[in-house]
Amino acid sequence: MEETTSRSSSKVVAVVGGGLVGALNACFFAKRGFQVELFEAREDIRRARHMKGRSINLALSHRGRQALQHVGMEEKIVSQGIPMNARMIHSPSGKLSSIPYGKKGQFILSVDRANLNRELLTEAETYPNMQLNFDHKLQDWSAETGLMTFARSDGSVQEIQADLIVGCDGAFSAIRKQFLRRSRFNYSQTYIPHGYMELTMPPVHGEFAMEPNYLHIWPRNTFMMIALPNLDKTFTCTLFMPFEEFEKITTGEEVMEFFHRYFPDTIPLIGADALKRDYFRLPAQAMVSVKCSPYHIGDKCVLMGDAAHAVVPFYGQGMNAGFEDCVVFDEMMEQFKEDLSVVLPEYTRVRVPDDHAIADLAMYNYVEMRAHVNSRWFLFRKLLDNFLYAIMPKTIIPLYTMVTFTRTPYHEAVERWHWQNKVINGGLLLGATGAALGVACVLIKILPTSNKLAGPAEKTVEPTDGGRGGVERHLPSIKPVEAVKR
Ligand SMILES: Cc1cc2nc3c(=O)[nH]c(=O)nc-3n(C[C@H](O)[C@H](O)[C@H](O)COP(=O)(O)OP(=O)(O)OC[C@H]3O[C@@H](n4cnc5c(N)ncnc54)[C@H](O)[C@@H]3O)c2cc1C
Ligand SMILES: COc1ccc2c(c1)CN(c1nc(C(=O)N(C)c3cc(Cl)c(F)cc3C(=O)O)c(Cl)s1)C2
Repeated sequence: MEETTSRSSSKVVAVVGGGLVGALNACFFAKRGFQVELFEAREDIRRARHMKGRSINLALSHRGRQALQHVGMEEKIVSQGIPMNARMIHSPSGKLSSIPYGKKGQFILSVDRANLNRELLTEAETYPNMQLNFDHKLQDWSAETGLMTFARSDGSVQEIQADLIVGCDGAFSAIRKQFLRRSRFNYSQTYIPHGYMELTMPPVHGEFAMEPNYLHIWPRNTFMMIALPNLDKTFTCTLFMPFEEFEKITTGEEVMEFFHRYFPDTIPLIGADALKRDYFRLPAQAMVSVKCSPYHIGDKCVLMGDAAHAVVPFYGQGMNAGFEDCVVFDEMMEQFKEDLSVVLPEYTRVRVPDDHAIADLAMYNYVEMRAHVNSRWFLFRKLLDNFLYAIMPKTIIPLYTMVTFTRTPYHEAVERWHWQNKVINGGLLLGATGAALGVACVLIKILPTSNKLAGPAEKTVEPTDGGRGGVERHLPSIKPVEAVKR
């Protein structure tokens, strides 16, 4: 447990939502000395056996690690994660190609969601100024009075007052409902046509079935699967596919046909029987993207995590962005001496552009991956990124590097990416032009030329290709033009 400061012990902060962001945020506020009341609709997951309906593991990267470091949790969480140094691309033929995430020592971590949530709740509980309230589902609250109404599973209702309400209650936030009733509150949500389903790849003879320190990817344009390793030597495979495709597969045989066609190398590793069984265990889950602004109401309430910005998972940044929300808010609390009337509007001003940028990036990557990313293209793009980064490390930084391995504000990373694309495209254009000119000069030198002025631009050149009709038959003959007599 960290030391708390004494400045804010009089004020009560209610954190609504005890998921990943709420549990971490409770630590941030408790560390500052606030009296923190965390309210979570579910039972204490440390007593529940299994959390259904969420991704089982997640990729933790720099932004999330920095947040954990602020509350002294980074080492513990990293020690319980599995480093993924590179992507392993699986081609349809089963060919494997690995692409490192960055320089040596640059890796992301596969962490177990439920374990991370448990560890954060346990850390929160170590603060003497912390109260965890499970089985408290927020029904309503007032922005004017700060009064919240919670329903309990026994049917009772509890009313609680707070000086600051922090909405960390996820993509379908009840706290955000009040925002929707207010003028000038912007809100958008998009469900994508793809769903996801998780399948487990068991160990083989007690060992990982595939190389463990990789994020395994099977990019198949419309379909994609990825696999992240777990400490129990299983892999959690996440299959992404349009719901209409999921719905077409209704029998075990159809599951096998599908996997034989798109992911043949995974069949012996997941197991045919397990595939046919697990495919029908849970329905495919939906993915929603939520953007809103402002994130605050007066000096009374602020939204963080998925409650403020749910993103599609195609950058592995949702939790990392939510964790970074906590750091940014805390840095502002320090900067403005916990004056909430200044911190809350400043938090909206700074954080909305960044969270909207990562939401757009994740959606862009989804569209990209779905449109034309197969294993060859994915390999080419990542190798090109890494090559350009290696030869011009200060000029060309891959977008995923800025997103995953730095705390470059997301919107600045996007701006730089656009600028870099202009440089690269400009460079490629210049290169192509130079190459064309070079070819032209060579052709001028080697092609036979007549001594009269150029005839019509087009001139059929006698076939030199043995009559195969090669392209050279219609090359325009480029003739030196006689200098104009003055
Ligand atoms: C398939 C998939 C893969 C993902 N992979 C990654 C990844 O690799 N890396 C990454 O960074 N992110 C990833 N994410 C995103 C990540 O899961 C979310 O961004 C993260 O869980 C958000 O945390 P949160 O605490 O804001 O919301 P949640 O995790 O949704 O927690 C909200 C909490 O609030 C509680 N709650 C809800 N309503 C109420 C109420 N009315 N009263 C009280 N409590 C309430 C809920 O019970 C829950 O505990 C992935 C998401 C998906 C779907
Ligand atoms: C548990 O469920 C999930 C679901 C999706 C993801 C994760 C965990 C973790 N994800 C990460 N994505 C990046 C990334 O930057 N990009 C561009 C990628 C984007 C996609 Cl879709 C991909 F397949 C590989 C990369 C890659 O580069 O490896 C990381 Cl870096 S980690 C996506």
